[in-house]
Amino acid sequence: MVGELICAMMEGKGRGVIARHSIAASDLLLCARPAVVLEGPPDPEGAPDAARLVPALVQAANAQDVPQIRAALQYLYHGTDASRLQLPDIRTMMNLAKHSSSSSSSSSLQEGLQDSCCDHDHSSGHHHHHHDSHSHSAAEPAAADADKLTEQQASLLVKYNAFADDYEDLAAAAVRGAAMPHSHVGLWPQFALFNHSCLPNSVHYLVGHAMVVRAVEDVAAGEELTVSYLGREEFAPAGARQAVLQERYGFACGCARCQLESQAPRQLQQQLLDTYRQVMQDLKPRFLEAVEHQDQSNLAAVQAQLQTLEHSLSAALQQHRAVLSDSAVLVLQAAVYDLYELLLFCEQLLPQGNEAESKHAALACIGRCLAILNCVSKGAELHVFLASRLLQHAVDLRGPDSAQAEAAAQLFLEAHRMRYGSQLEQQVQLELMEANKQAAEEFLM
Ligand SMILES: C[S@@+](CC[C@H](N)C(=O)[O-])C[C@H]1O[C@@H](n2cnc3c(N)ncnc32)[C@H](O)[C@@H]1O
Repeated sequence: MVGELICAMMEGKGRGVIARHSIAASDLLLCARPAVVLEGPPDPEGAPDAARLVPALVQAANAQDVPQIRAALQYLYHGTDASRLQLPDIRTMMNLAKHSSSSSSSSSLQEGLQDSCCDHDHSSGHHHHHHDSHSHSAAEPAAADADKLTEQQASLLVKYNAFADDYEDLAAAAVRGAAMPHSHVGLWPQFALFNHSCLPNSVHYLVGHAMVVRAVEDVAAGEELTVSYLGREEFAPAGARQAVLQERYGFACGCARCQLESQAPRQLQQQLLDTYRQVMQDLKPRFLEAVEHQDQSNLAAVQAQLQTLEHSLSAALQQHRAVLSDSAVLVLQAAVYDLYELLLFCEQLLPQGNEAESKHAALACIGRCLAILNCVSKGAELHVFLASRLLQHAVDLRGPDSAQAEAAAQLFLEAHRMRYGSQLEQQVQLELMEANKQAAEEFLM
């Protein structure tokens, strides 16, 4: 870990990571290499099954020649290892790129685990969310075999701690000249200590096989650092998010965003849920089908229904404006982000009115999506992509020297800074921004 993070017991959550000193938004928190990682084809459907990690993990944990991994996994499982957990300290993105392996099969952490500057509170450490009859305290005699990670323990570790992603950071991959954006599943023992929030104050992503975690908010000393365990499901109402988290990780989320939603007027909560269901179960599939068949009239019908839903939600939000802050409105809108995103895609595919009018409308749609992401998903790839798209549209519509283009450029820089920090060399920064612009064109509709 980079900087001074403390691992401590968090009420009702097991262990978690807290800031020893205050941390500024965009500060690097962690650059960690995996205990085990498997790569799959870039196709999201093709991501390797997490179950395949179990034998790899057992092997890595029990290998005599890599005591660091063994210690890290023992710590993660039992939380009782009295020795200091060895943590990586790889300070820059560029170092990382050089260190990261591009091999296509499983890779173990063989080197580079030094320079710990993370102080773990072992006195209160214990394994958290599962029951294990084999667990033993550090005080027990450590017979060599008792230390071994069993298949059963490894599968619990994988269930609650594995991380999978469709691909590594696309722009970073392009800048370091990586051939293809593979999908990944792996276990990063230090990253696995971070708890979840639906309104996280940190963002995480892969550069090669390295897990990068960066703060996206200012964090006071003693405050917990959180990441989002949700992918696209983060854009759902609280109940739907909680069901996923309960099912996958076995906990009931009570984060600030979940609380805010549960305190919103009942009627509004219900409307968000109904809107979410209609968009996800009916309108989104119909939208995708219309796009696939280039069926303009069905696309127009979907667009009209999306607009009706949007108008009525916006009227409801307006009605409760007195009790909702600006950011509360954005947090609530995040529950139906797909509605706003589909409206944006429709606007781009089916421009209404003359060219200037439709460009205006598209610009407004992007601005609305971006405001939501800037509130709940700071520093996420989608945030950077949309900011890049906004800049492109603003330049296109108003000219490169316009106040709008200037404002959009600031938003893009800010999103970029949240994801990659403010200490990049200028050349790298420019290359990353350009790569993100291109990736945005490819990956955003
Ligand atoms: C990757 S681990 C995080 C570290 C974990 N707390 C520990 O002590 O090892 C994931 C597990 O942490 C717990 N957890 C994470 N976020 C939580 C939250 N917001 N509320 C309650 N429990 C949480 C759940 O038990 C979950 O299965």
